[in-house]
Amino acid sequence: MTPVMPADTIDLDEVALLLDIDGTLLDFAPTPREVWVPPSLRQTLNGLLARTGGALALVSGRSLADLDLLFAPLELPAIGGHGAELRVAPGQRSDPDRTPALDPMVKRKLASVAEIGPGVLLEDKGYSLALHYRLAPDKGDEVKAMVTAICESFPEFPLEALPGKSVVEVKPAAFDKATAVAELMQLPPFAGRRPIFVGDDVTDERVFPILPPLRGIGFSVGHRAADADGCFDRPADVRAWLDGLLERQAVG
Ligand SMILES: O=P(O)(O)OC[C@H]1O[C@H](O[C@H]2O[C@H](CO)[C@@H](O)[C@H](O)[C@H]2O)[C@H](O)[C@@H](O)[C@@H]1O
Ligand SMILES: [Mg+2]
Repeated sequence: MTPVMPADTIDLDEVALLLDIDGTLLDFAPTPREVWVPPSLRQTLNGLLARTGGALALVSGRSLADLDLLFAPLELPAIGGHGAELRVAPGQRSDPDRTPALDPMVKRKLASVAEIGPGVLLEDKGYSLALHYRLAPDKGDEVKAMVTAICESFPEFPLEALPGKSVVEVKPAAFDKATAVAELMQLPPFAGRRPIFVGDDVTDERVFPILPPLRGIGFSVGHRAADADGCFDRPADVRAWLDGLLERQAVG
C-alpha cells in the first residue's frame, strides 16, 4: 500500500470526506444485498459527519434508498446512482425530477439480458439499470456485448454503459460521479473545504482529476489509480484509517 495521508495531518474543520461504498468502505459480496456493514462503521461515519460539520458524503453507484437501508438508521449526505441522486444534508430527499426514469423500452431490452443464464442479476434503480454477473463470471463478456449493442440501438437516448466490478450499468450519459462531486463541492457545508475522496472503481477514477483545482486529494483502493495520490489495499484499511481519523481528532 502506498502510504496514505496520516490522520494527524488532516484537519476535520477544513476537509470534506467523500467516500465510495462497495469495494471501498464495504467488502464485496456475491450479490448487492449480501454486503455486511460493520456496526462500528456506522458509528465512525456518524462521528466524522459531526466533526466535519456535515461535510461527509457517500459517493455511490447505489441508489439513496439502498444506501439508507444499508446504513440505517443513518441517512447520510450522499451522491447516489453515480450522480443521479444528490442529498446534501442528512435525511433530505433527492429532487425526484433530477434524473428521469430510463425509457421503458430500453429497460425491457436490457432486462432480457438477465435471461441468458442463471447468475446474471438485474438491479433496477429506475433512472439506471445494472446487470451483475459476479455469480456467472463466464457470462461477463456476453453481458457486456449485449448491453453495448442495446445501447447503440437507441441512438435517440444518450446512454452510457458503465463497466464496474462484475457489473455493467446503463445510465444517462449526462452525469457521472465527477460531475456530481463537482456540484456537491459548490454547496454548503462542502463548499470551500478540501475534498478527500476514496474510491475503488473505474467510475471513481473520473473523480481524481477534478480534485487538484479544489485543493483536494484522492485515494484508490486495491490498486494505485493513475490520478490518485495514494492507495489502500482493501476496505478494512479504509475503515481503520477512518477510525484513526476520528480517534486522532477526538484526542487532538
Ligand atoms: O459506487 P459504489 O458504491 O462502489 O457502488 C458500485 C456498485 O456496487 C454494487 O455492486 C457491487 O457490489 C456488490 C456487493 O458487493 C457486488 O455483488 C457486485 O458484483 C458489485 O458490482 C451495487 O449493487 C451497484 O448498484 C453499484 O453501482
Ligand atoms: Mg466502489
